Amino acid sequence: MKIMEVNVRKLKMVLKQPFTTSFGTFQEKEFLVVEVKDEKGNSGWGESVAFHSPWYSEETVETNLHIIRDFLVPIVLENDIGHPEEVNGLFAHLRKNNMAKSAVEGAVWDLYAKREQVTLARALGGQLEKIEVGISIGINENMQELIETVRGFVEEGYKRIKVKIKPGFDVDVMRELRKQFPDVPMMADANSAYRLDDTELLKELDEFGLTMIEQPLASDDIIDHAKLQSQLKTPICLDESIHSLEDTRKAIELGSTKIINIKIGRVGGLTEAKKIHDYCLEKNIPVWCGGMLESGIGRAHNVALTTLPNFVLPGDTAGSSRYWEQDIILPEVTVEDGYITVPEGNGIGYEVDRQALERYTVDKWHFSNQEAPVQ
Ligand SMILES: O=C(O)CCC(=O)C1=CC=C[C@@H](O)[C@@H]1C(=O)O
Ligand SMILES: [Mg+2]
Repeated sequence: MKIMEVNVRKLKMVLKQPFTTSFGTFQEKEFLVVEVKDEKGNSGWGESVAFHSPWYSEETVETNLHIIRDFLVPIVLENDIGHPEEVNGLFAHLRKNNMAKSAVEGAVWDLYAKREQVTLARALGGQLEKIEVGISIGINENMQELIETVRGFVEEGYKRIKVKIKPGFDVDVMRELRKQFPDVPMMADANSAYRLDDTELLKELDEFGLTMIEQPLASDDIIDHAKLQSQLKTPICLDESIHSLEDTRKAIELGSTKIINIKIGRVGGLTEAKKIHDYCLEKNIPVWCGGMLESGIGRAHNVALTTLPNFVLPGDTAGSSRYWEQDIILPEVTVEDGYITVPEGNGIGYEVDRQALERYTVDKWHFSNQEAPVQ
């Protein structure tokens, strides 16, 4: 597969409602979209999940732009790629920068699937024709509003409710939610807001039968998570601590986690995500697909990955309308009674709405074989 062109676009899309985590509140999302084109004019699409600021990880839109433009684009333009699984190896000498790598590698996977005339799901080895999904709700300190928000999503059929917690907004909130919704599968995402000293407090969450507590401790830790897990009945799920198959192996061996939230961008792309999935299947560790407030392109990649057999827990891939007045794909991702039907079209299976794409584009860069910057 010879990639003839790479187009990188910076988009800005306003979120339908602000998204609050223990780090802060977002009203709009700035992110990069990568398009790779072959000699036949096929386009493969990828999306970077890096945010404008380094609050989730050290990567940002601007660091991604630098790495993609100055390192990754020349590599994909200069190499004849037989299979997208080779891209990881081509990028291996470049340290970290997983979200930048994932945006380009994902576009190559989409292009490959289109050339092979298969869905991205099939190209990854997925079998499911529809996937179960949950919903992630940002922090809302108004308890009545939070209850109504949860009720709305439960009535829409979402298969699991994820609530964000932080010190001072945890046990009482989960007690009230469990009282209101005694049978709904529910989990708490702490985004590293706690310390090992909070063990006794976190043990109080055990009474609520949560499916998991996500990333309670430091974003680069697996040692203290192992100590905490030995004290908790509720399974710990790691998100920010896991960047690779190696991190996964070590965390499982240490007993730091019983569930893994796989985010394609965080682990460097679909190939590594698949390796983590396969390893967790072998070790009986269930996985689910996390979200990063993606547009429809990133959402489509999440849907395809979630068709793999060990994605046995509902992920955070909600419908487009949860986030966007108008998404950049046609049709938009929709959720019916907690399920997303896997698209049957080749590659990501959704068309990119080029008018909407251009409307949200605030900057763009074009690269082709003739113009690839010389290293
Ligand atoms: O995309 C979604 O709907 C889920 C987003 C979400 O829950 C998160 C995105 C990024 C960081 C966190 O706030 C949280 C997570 O950790 O999964
Ligand atoms: Mg998380």
